[in-house]
Amino acid sequence: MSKYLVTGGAGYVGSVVAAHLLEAGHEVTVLDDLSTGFREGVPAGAAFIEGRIQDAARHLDPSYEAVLHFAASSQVGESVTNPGKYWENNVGGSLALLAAMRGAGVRKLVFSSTAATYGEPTEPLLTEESPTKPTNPYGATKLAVDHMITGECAAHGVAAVSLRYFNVAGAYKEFGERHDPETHLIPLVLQVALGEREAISVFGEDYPTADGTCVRDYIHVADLAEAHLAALGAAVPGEHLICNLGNGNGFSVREVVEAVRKVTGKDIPEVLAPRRAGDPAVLVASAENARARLGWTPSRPDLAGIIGDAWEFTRALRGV
Ligand SMILES: NC(=O)c1ccc[n+]([C@@H]2O[C@H](COP(=O)([O-])OP(=O)(O)OC[C@H]3O[C@@H](n4cnc5c(N)ncnc54)[C@H](O)[C@@H]3O)[C@@H](O)[C@H]2O)c1
Ligand SMILES: O=c1ccn([C@@H]2O[C@H](COP(=O)(O)OP(=O)(O)O[C@H]3O[C@H](CO)[C@H](O)[C@H](O)[C@H]3O)[C@@H](O)[C@H]2O)c(=O)[nH]1
Repeated sequence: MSKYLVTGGAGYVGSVVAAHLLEAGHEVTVLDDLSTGFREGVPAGAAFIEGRIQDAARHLDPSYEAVLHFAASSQVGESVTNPGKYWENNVGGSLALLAAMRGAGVRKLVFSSTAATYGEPTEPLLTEESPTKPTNPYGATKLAVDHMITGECAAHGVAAVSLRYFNVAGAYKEFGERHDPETHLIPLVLQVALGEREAISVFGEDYPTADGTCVRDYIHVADLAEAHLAALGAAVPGEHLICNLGNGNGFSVREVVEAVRKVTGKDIPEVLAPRRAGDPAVLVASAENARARLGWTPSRPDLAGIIGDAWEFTRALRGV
């Protein structure tokens, strides 16, 4: 049994990973400022500190085996209109967290990186060697943190793994996606299915894809959680390992909307809207490195299954 600090553990992905750590018998402390997370998202059994990663030095001590770092601002659109917030919170916050780890002698880190570090792909499947040219400030700040971590590993022998998530979706037990405002496609389409929105806006149909809408690789949040536990075991002192996490299959916006119609049995009206700034046309992962280095294989790749779990979570949350 080990003790872990989970930053951002009141948020979507962090809460699911914290629940998995507790189920594996570990001790978990969540550090979260509740800026986008929820107190109820912190799993029972985890200690909770309401605070910012910028102040992590107050909370870290040598009893922690590792930090799992989810806390961030993570809306692509907002990062385009308010980039300063992203540099301050994601880069400034991570810099303070790394300094706190150094001060406390905590030498293992798993970081939530993103497919947005790559930008517009030059090849069908993105590998960790693909060029990193982010198309929005959110991706740029996450890439900057990745570079920061590489230096920390080389200089101070930290064992770190950056997991580059593609599009996280689905739910696990009572933990799921409940951002406010919601910007992610699947929860928005589910809101239409519930009658809470009139229609789903399709952001552009003139992309160079089969149906003209953007293609993404949707990965189940529970598969993602399993990769974090594997990363804790695979981290090597002095090395910064970077792994993409996706299924290797792309689905277009229209395919996702159609899949939600099938899963929910509801009519889902669509309206065409302009392209969203900073959106690449296609983002699909090669997860070969995660397979090879973490021994990780996603076991829930079916899009209908991912949507079905999100649907069940959303209805339970609304009590319908
Ligand atoms: N959801 C996705 O599709 C996706 C894809 C790629 C990467 N990521 C990354 O995964 C991580 C988790 O994403 P999520 O969807 O769970 O987001 P989320 O907004 O649900 O969770 C982030 C949590 O961090 C907290 N937080 C933010 N800034 C903080 C700070 N300075 N100090 C303390 N707590 C702070 C928030 O209150 C929230 O609980 C983020 O780093 C995000 O960039 C998410
Ligand atoms: O109402 C909507 C919402 C989204 N989309 C489209 O659906 C696709 C998926 O959009 P999401 O907002 O669900 O996800 P993103 O691909 O923009 O972003 C996700 O993946 C990124 C990596 O590319 C980041 O990591 C980010 O944190 C994570 O949310 C995009 O093409 C978007 O344009 C719509 O058409 N209508």
